[in-house]
Amino acid sequence: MTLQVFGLPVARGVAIGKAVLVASSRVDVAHYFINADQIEAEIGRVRQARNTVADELSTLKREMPDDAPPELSALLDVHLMLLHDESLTGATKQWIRERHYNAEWALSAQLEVLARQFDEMDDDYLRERKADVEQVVERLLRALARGESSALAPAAGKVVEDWGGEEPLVLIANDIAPADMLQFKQSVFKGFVTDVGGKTSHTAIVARSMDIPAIVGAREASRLIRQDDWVIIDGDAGVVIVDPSPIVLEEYRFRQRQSELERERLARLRHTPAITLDGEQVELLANIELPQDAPAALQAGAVGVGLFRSEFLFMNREGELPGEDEQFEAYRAAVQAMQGLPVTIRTVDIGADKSLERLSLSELRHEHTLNPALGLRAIRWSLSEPSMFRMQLRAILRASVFGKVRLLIPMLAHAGEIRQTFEIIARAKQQLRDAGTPFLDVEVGAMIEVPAAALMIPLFLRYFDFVSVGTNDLIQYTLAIDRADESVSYLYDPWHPAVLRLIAGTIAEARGASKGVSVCGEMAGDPAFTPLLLAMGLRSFSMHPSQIASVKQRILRSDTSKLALHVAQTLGSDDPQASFRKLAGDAGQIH
Ligand SMILES: C=C(OP(=O)(O)O)C(=O)O
Repeated sequence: MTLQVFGLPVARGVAIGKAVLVASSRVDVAHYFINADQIEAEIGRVRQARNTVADELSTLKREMPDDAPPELSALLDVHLMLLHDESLTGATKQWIRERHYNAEWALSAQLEVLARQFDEMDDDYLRERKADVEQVVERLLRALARGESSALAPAAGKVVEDWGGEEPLVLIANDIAPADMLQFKQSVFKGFVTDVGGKTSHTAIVARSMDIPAIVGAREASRLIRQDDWVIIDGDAGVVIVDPSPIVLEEYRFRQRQSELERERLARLRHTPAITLDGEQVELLANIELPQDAPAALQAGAVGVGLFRSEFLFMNREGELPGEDEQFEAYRAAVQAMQGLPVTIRTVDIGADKSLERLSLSELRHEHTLNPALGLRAIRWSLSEPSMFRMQLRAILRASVFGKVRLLIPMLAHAGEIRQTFEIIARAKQQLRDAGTPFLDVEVGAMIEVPAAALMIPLFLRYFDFVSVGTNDLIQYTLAIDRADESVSYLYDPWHPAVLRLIAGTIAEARGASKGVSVCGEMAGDPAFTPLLLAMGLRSFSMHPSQIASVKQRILRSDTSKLALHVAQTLGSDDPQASFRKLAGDAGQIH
């Protein structure tokens, strides 16, 4: 029976494929496809792991002290029984044979299936046996990790691109942390859905950068959708259709072809300069997470990188944070890939939904806080770790010799933070000079993402060469809405008059002071906001490479001199969206 699940659309388009459920607790397990001639070896790994665990459990049982509670021994018997049950290891082997999953993935996929069956049981006792299966799987995964690794295993947790299968796959998960999302970047998945997350959560942002249809905040999706269900992901409407009828499927296949054609058409704009009807030149920059994203930025026609989220280099690491040389290599790679175009590197903006939890960072004072979005994050964290901060600054400055580097500081709000930041930059430069390491002078900019910064913009303009408006956080902090929390996502409103006034004020003041101003939050990549931002005087937009063409199309059809006439009235309205649509729409200025 067809079922529909609703969520928040975060990346446009239509994806049709078979569901692959990835348990959130298991996303750090390696997911990759094996070749047909690897199947027997992979099954051998499962067999080997099962033998190892059977030995472990038997030894535990044998060596159990006499005074141990009898339940313990009974529990070990249950675990041994589960271990040998066909529904666990037998079915795991089937995933390997039929779907070419690696052993770890196959095991976690089968755990998903079993956990669901247990959840649906009426009997409390049986329902509780789910924990036993989980424990056995945990042991098996540990045994697999200790045993011989697969010849095909890619670098930690990476998903290989080609699985040789015919059917397209879509990823369904309860939640995927932004860091884990990275491992799916180069993957086979044609679309994805998560139960949790807001439209501008970092998971959604990484998903958008993957340029595949995606929906977050779909609440029950991972419970309602089953492994191998056929699903349609409608990334425009935010709906997942499970087990669609042939007629619905046909309709969506048609829409899929249409959006592919549209995409091809837009791709032709790549070399067209972004100039409005009244001759205003607009700069379209790219947001990237890793140096590997730079070629896509060039390919999309970006004239530089407006935001390199350097914190993604700091995530997904089991050991230490990246050292100066490793960071330098990454920044240099991005700078060289951009072939002389500017690259704006933002210093680490960790915290909130971008945590470094996998590292043991207690010594870095990044512990759980009650309200992480308001805690020790971004520049606050950097200033609390001056040697780390200087190391990152040195690495960025060193990369300046290889192209045009700009430095961007996140989440400043206080004059004291600004002064401290410049002192540390000066110290990092001095250290490089003392060591005889070459670097060039770089422009330094501030993210305007805290309302206090937007309200105090003249102060920022005195210190900084340019400012970049981070609308994702600016909206979050202005409206007191956690951007990653789907339960309040209906209040996350970029059209709110308070938000628009802060943005308009920042743009106007920066232009008045002849300082560069851009917007690098998600609003910049949403064509629905392009006319209004142009009307406010914005001439520099930074967004995911995949969004550049549609924003450019809007720019080519806009007349800024006419649009600008509506700004005052729009900002004065208590419903700016309706107001601007009416004013500019009636005048035929929004296309
Ligand atoms: C660009 C922004 O930063 P991030 O999304 O990485 O927090 C923003 O807040 O708008």
